[in-house]
Amino acid sequence: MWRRRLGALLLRSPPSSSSPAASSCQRSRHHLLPTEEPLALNRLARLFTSQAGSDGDGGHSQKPFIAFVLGGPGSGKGTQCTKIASDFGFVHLSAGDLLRHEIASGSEKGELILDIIKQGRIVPSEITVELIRKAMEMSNANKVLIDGFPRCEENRVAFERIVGTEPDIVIFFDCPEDEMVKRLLGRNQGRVDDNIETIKKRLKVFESLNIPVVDYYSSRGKVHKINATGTADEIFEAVRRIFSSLRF
Ligand SMILES: Nc1ncnc2c1ncn2[C@@H]1O[C@H](COP(=O)(O)OP(=O)(O)O)[C@@H](O)[C@H]1O
Ligand SMILES: Nc1ccn([C@@H]2O[C@H](COP(=O)(O)OP(=O)(O)O)[C@@H](O)[C@H]2O)c(=O)n1
Ligand SMILES: [Mg+2]
Repeated sequence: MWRRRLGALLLRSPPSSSSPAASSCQRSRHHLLPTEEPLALNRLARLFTSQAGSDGDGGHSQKPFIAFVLGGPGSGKGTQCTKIASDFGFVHLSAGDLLRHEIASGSEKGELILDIIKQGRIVPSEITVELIRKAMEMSNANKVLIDGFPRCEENRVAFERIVGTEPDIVIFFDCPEDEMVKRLLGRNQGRVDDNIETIKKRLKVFESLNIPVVDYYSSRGKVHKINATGTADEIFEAVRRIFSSLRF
């Protein structure tokens, strides 16, 4: 089963040591949190061991269908994911929501995440991937939307290494900057990063770090680019055409 392959991959992962203080995508080389990585490895090693030979555990024995949903801040990822989840039976996992949930838990890790989000920077990949991996595991879904991830090359590589798989498709919402800024300033959800100063930083991070990820998946023929201007319903018509043509 795919989780067994995942366990095997993890058991081959090399150990590492470096500081948790800096955000991985802003650094030039890969880094792993010294305490996080062995923890993740141990947990997954256990998973690997306990599930060997137990396909009848009620869980999905096949790799879930995974769609990464990308686009600049305010491009409408969350809005469209809600519609896709409801019409096509996907579980919607928002990387940003998982990180905000960790902040709300009051954990020490949450303090680090809050600091990075306030600056519009990218949280160390191992933290985000571990939250996504756990959420995927808990949902036990066979169709998953991963919204707002991967935000940078390191996110992408960490997902492939830790979860042990690649997305089946990548949806990219293409939206002009002025429209994204207008939407974010009107979002009104009390977010610490929806202010003009942080929005400018997020847009820069999007251009320099997230667009290369979209380009990477484009070169592998996985990207469906959608014009994200117009009403949410108009955009969803284009989204619907893509999802209706898929065979999950
Ligand atoms: N097509 C649209 N036209 C106008 N406003 C939109 C549209 N889609 C979403 N919004 C609004 O813009 C804001 C950002 O949308 P959201 O889905 O949270 O984007 P993202 O997850 O990409 O940041 C929200 O307030 C949302 O209600
Ligand atoms: N993969 C991710 C996703 C979000 N984040 C952080 O969380 C913030 C909010 O992400 P989000 O996806 O909720 O934001 P929107 O694009 O939906 O506005 C980002 O600006 C990053 O600081 C991250 O570090 N890594
Ligand atoms: Mg969002």
